Amino acid sequence: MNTKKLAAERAVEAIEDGMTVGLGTGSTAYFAIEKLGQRVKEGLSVRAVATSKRSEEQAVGLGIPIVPFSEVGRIDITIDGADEVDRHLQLIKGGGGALLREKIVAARSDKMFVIVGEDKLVDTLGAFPLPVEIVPFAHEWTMDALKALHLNPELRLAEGEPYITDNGNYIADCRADSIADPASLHASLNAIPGVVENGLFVDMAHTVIVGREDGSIDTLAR
Ligand SMILES: O=C[C@H](O)[C@H](O)[C@H](O)COP(=O)(O)O
Repeated sequence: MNTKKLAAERAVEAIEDGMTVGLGTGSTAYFAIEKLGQRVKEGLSVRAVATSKRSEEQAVGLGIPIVPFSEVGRIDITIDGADEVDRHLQLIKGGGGALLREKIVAARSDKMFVIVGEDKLVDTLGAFPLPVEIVPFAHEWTMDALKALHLNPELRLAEGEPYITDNGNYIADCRADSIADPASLHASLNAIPGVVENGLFVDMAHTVIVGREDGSIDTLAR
């Protein structure tokens, strides 16, 4: 069962004519963009902003109108994946490196719909390494500051070189094991000079749509 596709296609049912839509990034958001493209071909009228270059390219290829950020007041619904979701609908995101743009878009959205397969549900966040976007300048010092928080940061690499985000930054993947207080860790991380943003999405998800192996779909809402 493709649990990602199941959740993604259910989320797209919430998109209505005339809406402004935020397009997430990743293998689950991919299915949502495909489905939205299909609905646009069938006559749905929407405009969209994207959280990554690859999602924008996918949307453009499907004929989904992408509009400049300057023309968008509020986004009605953003649909995006996640790497972990806890029972309070707090999230870890950024496994695909898009966390900064995703957070900017989510913050501007009336509703953030998170789409996941059931394997992403956890009791406590932290088994998935927490991505932290850092500036390249003096990144060794930023890594030291992350180590001081006992986060065991590892610089993300791509073909042996630092992975570069769409924003020209690096990613430090941090192993916290168990994040008891996501809001507190979020504040500590973003207080470090050199940290641009981190992958904890605290109180941002409005609805989480979960695709299950048995073909059922659960909707969790705050
Ligand atoms: O940077 C990537 C995003 O936060 C993704 O939404 C997240 O990593 C989940 O990706 P996927 O749907 O591929 O598991």
